[in-house]
Amino acid sequence: MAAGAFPLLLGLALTFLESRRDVQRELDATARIILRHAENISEHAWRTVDTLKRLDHQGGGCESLERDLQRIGSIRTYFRSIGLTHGPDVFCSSAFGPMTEPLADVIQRELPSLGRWPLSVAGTTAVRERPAVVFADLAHEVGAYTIVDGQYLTDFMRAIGEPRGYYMTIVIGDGHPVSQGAPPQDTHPLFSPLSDGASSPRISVGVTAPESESVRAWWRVFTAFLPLAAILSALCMMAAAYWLRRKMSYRDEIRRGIARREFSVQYQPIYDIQAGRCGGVEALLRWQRADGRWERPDVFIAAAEAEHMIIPLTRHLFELVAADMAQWQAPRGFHVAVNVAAEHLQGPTFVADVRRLAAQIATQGPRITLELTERSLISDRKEVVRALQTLRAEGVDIALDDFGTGHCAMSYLQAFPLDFLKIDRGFVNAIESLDGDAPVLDAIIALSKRLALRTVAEGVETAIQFAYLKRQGVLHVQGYLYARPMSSDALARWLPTRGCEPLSSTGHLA
Ligand SMILES: Nc1nc2c(ncn2[C@@H]2O[C@@H]3COP(=O)(O)O[C@H]4[C@@H](O)[C@H](n5cnc6c(=O)[nH]c(N)nc65)O[C@@H]4COP(=O)(O)O[C@H]3[C@H]2O)c(=O)[nH]1
Repeated sequence: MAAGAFPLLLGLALTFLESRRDVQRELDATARIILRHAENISEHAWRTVDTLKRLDHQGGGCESLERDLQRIGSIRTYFRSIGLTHGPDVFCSSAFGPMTEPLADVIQRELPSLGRWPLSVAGTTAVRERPAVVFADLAHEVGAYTIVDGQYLTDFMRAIGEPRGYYMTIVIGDGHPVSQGAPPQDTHPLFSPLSDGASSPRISVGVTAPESESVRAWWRVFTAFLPLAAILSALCMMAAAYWLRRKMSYRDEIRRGIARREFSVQYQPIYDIQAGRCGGVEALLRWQRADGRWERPDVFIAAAEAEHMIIPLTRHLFELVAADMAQWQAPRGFHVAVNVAAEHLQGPTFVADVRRLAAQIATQGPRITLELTERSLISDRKEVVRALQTLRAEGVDIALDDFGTGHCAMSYLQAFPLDFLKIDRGFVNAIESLDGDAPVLDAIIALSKRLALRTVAEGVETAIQFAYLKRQGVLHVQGYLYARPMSSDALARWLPTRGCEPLSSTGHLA
């Protein structure tokens, strides 16, 4: 369920962000369109002002110009009135004819200055309740002005922004805002109103979208995403179910494999160079499925570790080893090495589990060697050291496996009670000839001598490797040169015959 909800929640968040961007883009586009429209009107108004200033003022009075003003005012769109001025005073208007009235009174506010300026105003004397925009070019001699009715701007804004509930304003010069729509209230915790704007040197436009617009945009984007979210949810749920089934089934399969006795143990002999005979074996777990397939040990061991099945599996290994050992006679001082995983080593049953194995094989007399990897020693040092010391005191040997491949190996050598150091086959592979150089291997051997640890070289495959290791004072070798892992029955036959023979320096059993 949680896996299925994930794409939906992610979709909610992403579509929310996308819809906010959408609204912002629309606001930006709307602000630009309004600005463009205001600029068009403004250009038109300035052209008219220039035309008025070019009229023939020879007579100096309004009478000769009044008709021209009325004609221009009526054939050109947008204008509430147009007029001519002397300094700051209107002396001729298209609406009232000859007059003498300060322009400031007409537009009901102070004039910015003489000269050329546009200004949005709340109203004029003729139409007080409706905003307007004044475009004036005032001079000490004759000047001119046009008054554009604000309705042209508000109508345009309504047409473009009303369907979305936008609140829009245009401010021209430092004038009064010409607005359309109701200012949005910020009450929603998620969808606060969004704003955008556009401006040119004298005109600035602001557009604000209400919360409802954000909600609407989000719903639109989300419903478009919904089919994809449904498919993703279904896929996630299927993947999670598959993963759970695999996880459950692998755990179940190991459990079933134990119950059906699909696991067995192979034993790989370890050669004792000083004694000139087999000194012990490493127990290696094997899994043959009911259909005959063999699982690779590195794969199923890693899976058992990952799925917390390694402890029951190792206990099962101990039982199999105990049962196998009852079938063959091991010589005195013979070692049986078993691999122990970190989880088991750090678990509360570890000491008891090893003691049980020791008790089961006590009559056959071999020593148990626990093979630990550097990885398994990483945490819980004190507990692990205590457990190992307890078992060591009871006759169990401790080997550090795959030495040199993990982390912090050097500190482990001092911190943990160890008897054997197993040199990883990677270092053994480095031996190419008897006279050649294997500096890391030599250093490991020298180090283990200094620490009074017995060495076991793993993965010895050639006579040259064997001779080199023997010359360097390595005490035990394990590898295909001496013997491959074999079944318990094969080992029972092998031990009294080949197991008692020395390995010659040519790598052949005598
Ligand atoms: N190329 C080459 N390989 C050689 C040679 N001699 C021995 N080997 C292989 O090297 C591995 C030695 O075991 P490991 O280092 O403990 O490495 C073991 C060990 O870490 C783990 N493993 C096996 N059985 C158990 C078990 O019962 N419990 C736990 N925890 N791990 C196990 O699986 C790993 C792989 O086991 P295997 O496949 O049996 O592989 C074995 C063995 O078959 C050689 O001359 N050349």
